[in-house]
Amino acid sequence: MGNIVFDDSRAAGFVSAEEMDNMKATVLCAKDVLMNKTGAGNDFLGWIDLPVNYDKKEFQEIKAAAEKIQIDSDVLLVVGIGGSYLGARAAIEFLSHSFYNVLPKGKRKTPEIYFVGNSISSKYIQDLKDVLEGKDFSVNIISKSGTTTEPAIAFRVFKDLLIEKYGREEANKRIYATTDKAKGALKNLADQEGYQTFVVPDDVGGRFSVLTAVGLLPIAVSGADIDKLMEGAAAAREEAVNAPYESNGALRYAAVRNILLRKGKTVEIVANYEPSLHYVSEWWKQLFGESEGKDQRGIFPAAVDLTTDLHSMGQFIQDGSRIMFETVLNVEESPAEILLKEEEVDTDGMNYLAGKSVDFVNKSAMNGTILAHSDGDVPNLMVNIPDQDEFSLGQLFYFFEYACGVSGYILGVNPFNQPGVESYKKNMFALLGKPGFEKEREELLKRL
Ligand SMILES: O=P(O)(O)OC[C@H]1O[C@H](O)[C@H](O)[C@@H](O)[C@@H]1O
Repeated sequence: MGNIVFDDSRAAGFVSAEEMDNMKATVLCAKDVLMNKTGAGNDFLGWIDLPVNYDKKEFQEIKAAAEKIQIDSDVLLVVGIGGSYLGARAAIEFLSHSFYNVLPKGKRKTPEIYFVGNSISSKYIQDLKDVLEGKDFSVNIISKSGTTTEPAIAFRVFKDLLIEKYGREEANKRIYATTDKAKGALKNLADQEGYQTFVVPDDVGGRFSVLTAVGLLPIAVSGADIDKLMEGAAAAREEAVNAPYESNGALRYAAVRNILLRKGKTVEIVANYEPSLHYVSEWWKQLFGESEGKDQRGIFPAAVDLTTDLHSMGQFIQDGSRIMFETVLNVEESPAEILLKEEEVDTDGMNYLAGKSVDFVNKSAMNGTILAHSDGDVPNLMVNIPDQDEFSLGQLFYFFEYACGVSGYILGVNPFNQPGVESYKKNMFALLGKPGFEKEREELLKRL
């Protein structure tokens, strides 16, 4: 089990060793603010110690619930949005078979897993109902507030479907609610109906909650090893909290991205070369976007899947406005080896690759791209991920969370709130005619 390694050496042409040294005092100060809990948003720092100080009893209950779902369900529906969605999806897609849900029975021993409540699409909901026909299913509704529109709507639909199929009593045994420990609409409903509940701790915000029941229950249902995930996170915590600046990946990442921002690099593109990292990038986008994008500041977090997007976005990255830097997620050891064969007639001109592995081609594309983008004035950072497994992913989650907390404090914002997301909700509630929004509704209708 190796450690993930942050490598800023390829950005040397853009950020000098001296600049990194000069940033040290600022970074250590931001780290102190985080660790001493003296900064803005300091009531949301429960994630810092989670990997070494989590509720062991609940952890066992998560495993037991996951086993029950594995036994009595062909399908698990995971209902949630934002931080109550992306971590679980990121982990399941990174750790599972690329075609997990459509593997024939026998090849996959755990339930199909579908995510819903992350949009307001009628078609998506309808199509998912079709998938459930004739299948036993359970629902994990995840919402810290318990009042978010998207998951609440989807939950209504699938709760009804469960009741229709199993009757109320059995349906209630197939609903698992992950929410606030004491308050909120979902907690009240869960208590009333007797759903098994899991806790989103008060001091852990949604986008930092993947290592709580929010992420752990769905991840455990997929068959992934949640102990290893926590162990990985604990290893990353050890480095982040204790390693000196010079060899502390999370601190150096926080430093270098703030230096680059001050040089006008206002966009960070996370680039992966494995499709199964797509949702890790989506999770990362929420983590940094909601944490840093406020007070008219921040780096815009973007993501590309490569080599796919080299054939679409590649042109812009190489040659468009020079506003970006790139952070490459590099899975060092592919879990699969496919060797290319020689063909009798070399029609496509690929025979020169005979005997080479597909991963060698992928890595060559990656290394070539890093050099090309650097030559095109796009500073490149790298996160090397030794294996595509739970231990590495736990490290990766924690590495980014810690770097995000430090980076947000360097930027001078509160990294742990998200006041901006309320504006669209207010308008949507007014247009929907929600009681209490009458005045706003009148104003808005005039503008439409
Ligand atoms: O878990 P919930 O309360 O349903 O919230 C789900 C998500 O929606 C909100 O609008 C926030 O922007 C996110 O930070 C949050 O993760």
